[in-house]
Amino acid sequence: MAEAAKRPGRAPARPVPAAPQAQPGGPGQAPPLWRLLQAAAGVLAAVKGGQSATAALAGVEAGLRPGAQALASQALRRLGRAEALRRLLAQRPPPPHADALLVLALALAWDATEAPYEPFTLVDQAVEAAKRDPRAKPQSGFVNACLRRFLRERDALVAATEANPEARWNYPRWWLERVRADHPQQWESVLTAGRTQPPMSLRVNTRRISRDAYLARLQDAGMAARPTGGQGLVLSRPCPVQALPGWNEGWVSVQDAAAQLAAPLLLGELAAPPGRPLRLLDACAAPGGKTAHLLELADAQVTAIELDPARAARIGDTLGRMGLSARVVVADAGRPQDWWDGQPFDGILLDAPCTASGIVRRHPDVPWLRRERDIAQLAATQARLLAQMWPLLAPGGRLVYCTCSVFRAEGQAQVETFLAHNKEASARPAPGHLLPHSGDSDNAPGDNQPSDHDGFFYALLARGGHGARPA
Ligand SMILES: C[S@@+](CC[C@H](N)C(=O)[O-])C[C@H]1O[C@@H](n2cnc3c(N)ncnc32)[C@H](O)[C@@H]1O
Repeated sequence: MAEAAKRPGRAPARPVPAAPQAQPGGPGQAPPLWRLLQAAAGVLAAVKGGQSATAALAGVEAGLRPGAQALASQALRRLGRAEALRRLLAQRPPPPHADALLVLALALAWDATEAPYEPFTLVDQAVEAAKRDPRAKPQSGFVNACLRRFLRERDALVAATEANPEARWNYPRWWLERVRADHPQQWESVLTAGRTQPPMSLRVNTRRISRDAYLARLQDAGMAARPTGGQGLVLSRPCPVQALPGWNEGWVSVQDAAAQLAAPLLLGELAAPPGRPLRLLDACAAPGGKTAHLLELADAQVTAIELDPARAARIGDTLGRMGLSARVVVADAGRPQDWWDGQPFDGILLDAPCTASGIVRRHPDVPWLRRERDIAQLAATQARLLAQMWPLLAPGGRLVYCTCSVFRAEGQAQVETFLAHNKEASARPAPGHLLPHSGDSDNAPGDNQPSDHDGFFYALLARGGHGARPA
């Protein structure tokens, strides 16, 4: 990086963790770092403006996207600290584009041990990025002054932010207080796990190949992996999906280990009635990961409902690659009069829309996009959907209610309220709040449970008492 620092404006972009080298300038030529910083700052500015990082990245030039994504993700995991530092350096923030570059550089450079580039290179290139962006150019001198002061006084400035919980934990204050209230024993590990880089987890389509056989294929391809849960594998290093053996043939899907618990939980207490396959409903189905898992494990007739037409199209893509089929309907699951034929379902999966507070490690923009009031609003939607799905369940049937949230209002509290008002519903054994966990098998939740997974909530509800339809 010393070479890069001598030539401001042309520092080659060294790939940051998990970011493939981008080469928009032609074969063998890496983009200059200032261009990646501009693109990543654009993502930060979009998130601050309320747009998801995924949507913002879709607008980034393809050759810059992997590097910009890696830098933006790393910065979002350090945004609380970076904003606290910026407040010390500039009482009034500069206009949004300059501010995004300033905050991005602080987020990436404040901890030299984790910085993807030498801090002085990041500062140098952030200033270059400001000079080359007409929207930030008028403030480039200001950005330069703030960042040079930051380099000179870094230790003192960082120490001055240490008492600020947002800087210390890198979450909005309401978020960390909510996690602490909901999980008084585990709140620190929940918050810490949310700031880690998640592994790439796979689900083997055991209709096509056994997990052991697939593991051997991976090893033949030089890819290390370890088993997780019933059908899962965790790759030691992420890779493009096209590099996975049998990807086009539908041997495998990408799915977090916690999400892989839904289908076995629903099917575990269900047996097909004599003379017909199981009738299953996946009430909130896109992009179809759990729909496919249900069909991989059971010979079932699955109805997949999805409100968003663009997302519904992805269910067809998912199932098509796996060679599976379901009845996919674009509709509001909560309006069964629009799509239900009146025949009760043996099993219902309600993977309800939620705050996504359990998948922060995969979507580090989520804490910065959400507002505290979203929890109550989403909990109301979940309660409505749960109440509307319940009458569609056959007596003796099972309903899995799940969310990828760590908040109790979207999990345990939701289900307790439902059970209190539905006397024919009873709770069956289920994981409950599965808190996010990164790393090895320490503190794994139990036998055959994943050890590195996102946060999820699972409840299994039986209609008409325990074991009405034993598997
Ligand atoms: C958590 S995601 C589902 C993920 C999916 N089960 C999977 O595993 O791939 C929730 C989905 O529910 C959809 N959704 C939200 N409200 C809905 C409604 N009233 N009816 C049907 N789908 C809805 C959202 O568009 C979103 O795609």
